[in-house]
Amino acid sequence: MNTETQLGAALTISDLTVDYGGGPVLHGVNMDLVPGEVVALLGANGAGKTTLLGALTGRVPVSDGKLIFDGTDLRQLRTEDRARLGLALVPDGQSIVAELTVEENLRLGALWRHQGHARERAIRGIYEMFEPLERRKHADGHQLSGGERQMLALGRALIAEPRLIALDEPSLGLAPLVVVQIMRTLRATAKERGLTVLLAEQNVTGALSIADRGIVLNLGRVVVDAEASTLADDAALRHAYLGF
Ligand SMILES: Nc1ncnc2c1ncn2[C@@H]1O[C@H](COP(=O)(O)OP(=O)(O)OP(=O)(O)O)[C@@H](O)[C@H]1O
Repeated sequence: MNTETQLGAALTISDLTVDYGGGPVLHGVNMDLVPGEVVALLGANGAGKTTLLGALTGRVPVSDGKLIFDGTDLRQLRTEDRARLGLALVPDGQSIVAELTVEENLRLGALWRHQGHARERAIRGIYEMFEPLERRKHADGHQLSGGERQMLALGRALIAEPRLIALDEPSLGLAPLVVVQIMRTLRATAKERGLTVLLAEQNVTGALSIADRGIVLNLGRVVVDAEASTLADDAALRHAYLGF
């Protein structure tokens, strides 16, 4: 892994509106992420978290608004070009290639970022981050446990050294101990590299335990934007917007 500290990207989302055809599902959403910040994106099923991440990466068409990634207007760019700028998405469902081994998946993730020895070093860096992956490096993707698959999906995104990583429910279906391990590694890596993180989660407690800030979406609108500790400690706020 490149040991140089990288600068995370800033992201400004202004008046973002998305309409799949049946009326808006995001209604003029605004948020600002500063470089190196870990932000939890929270909200009930259907609040619009996946839609927002899709708009960011270009998988979902935007009806209106601006998406500015370190001064660049993302809406002008195709998904691949957004990735080249340093925007990575780890989608819900753990996007790995099931027919390839763990190591082949990592090699694929590193393809255009690292060559030769640097690629091998980068792969070793991921194994240091997620030890279970090294033990399973010759196993095919479809032989992995849910936790190992999630580690691989995250490792595959991180190996390309993104400047902002967006994750869609990385804890979904995983055992609590694995969630803790993945969340801690994510926070440590983000802070070590200065990586900006946008973490969409239903697991509010897990997400707030590693986030600097929490943003709550409700029916396509931002209803809370607060420090993670404030959101975690304020029972009335939690009860009103997060249902517990
Ligand atoms: N491809 C689509 N076509 C039409 N409507 C969609 C599409 N994808 C999502 N929606 C609608 O947009 C709204 C927001 O959905 P979205 O998946 O973004 O929410 P979410 O917060 O990620 O929820 P979950 O936690 O359940 O994944 C929902 O009402 C959903 O039904």
